[in-house]
Amino acid sequence: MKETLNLVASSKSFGGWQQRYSHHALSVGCEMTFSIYLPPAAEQSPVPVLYWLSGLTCTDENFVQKAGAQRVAAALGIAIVTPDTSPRGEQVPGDPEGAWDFGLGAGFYVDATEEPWNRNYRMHDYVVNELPGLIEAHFPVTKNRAISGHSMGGHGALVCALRNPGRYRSVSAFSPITHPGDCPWGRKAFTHYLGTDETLWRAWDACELIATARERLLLLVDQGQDDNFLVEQLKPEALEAACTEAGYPLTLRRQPGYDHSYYFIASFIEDHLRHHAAALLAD
Ligand SMILES: N[C@@H](CCC(=O)N[C@@H](CSC=O)C(=O)NCC(=O)O)C(=O)O
Repeated sequence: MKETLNLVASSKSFGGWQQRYSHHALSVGCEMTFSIYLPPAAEQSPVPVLYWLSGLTCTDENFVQKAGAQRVAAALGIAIVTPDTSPRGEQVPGDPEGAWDFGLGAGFYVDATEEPWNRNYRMHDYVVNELPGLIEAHFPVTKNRAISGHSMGGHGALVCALRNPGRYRSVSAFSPITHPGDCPWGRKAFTHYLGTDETLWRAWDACELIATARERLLLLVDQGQDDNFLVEQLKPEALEAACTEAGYPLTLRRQPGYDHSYYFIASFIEDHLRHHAAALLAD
């Protein structure tokens, strides 16, 4: 039996539909909300799907409202699904001090193993398994999937692709947290979600996973050179070194003058959509 989806909002956009749904998610044990853009081509035949993972403090709506992706997605015939960035609800624990870089809005796309986080913070399972199953059961889409994201979501996109060979046809990221085991945001999150044994963190860190990757997807990364988080949190040079060492195909574009914001994402989202379309629409 299909899980129930509740339509929250629906607006016509570039001939397609930008919609928002809520549903009860088994993997994270709470009500979740996601957005989906369905291009006009979906009214004729099933279309491939790009999953977009957003960053710290975001909901499913930041990308939808700020990235300006609908025009090109409509032209290319690609659906875009944007999940929330963490479980939500009164029963879901957040950062004890109310910080914005952990807990609510900061699920880090891992499957937590530590109490109390392991009850709800299973965002990897949600994004990789439950949500695509739901999307493919309810909407006119194919099983051709791509994944991208920003910052914490860039880390999430890289890790989802690297941990699940065969599941995605392409991957890209904007300003990803490349090496969460070696930056303050990642170390705080991993300590809480995964515990203090840092050897267990490697399975959730792109720079570690690249070394043993069984699949070689062309990886496109854009990084603003005037990003406030560049040096302390993002460390593109660590990803570059890991890819060079492993012979993994990376196109890392350092973009002068751009910061960490959605103005940066909006400036280059078309390139990423075309990068994904090349893989998603190939036979
Ligand atoms: N609230 C913080 C800023 C948080 C922030 O910059 N979030 C980024 C993602 S950071 C890495 O994951 C973001 O995407 N914000 C949403 C947006 O719409 O810009 C602060 O006050 O500094």
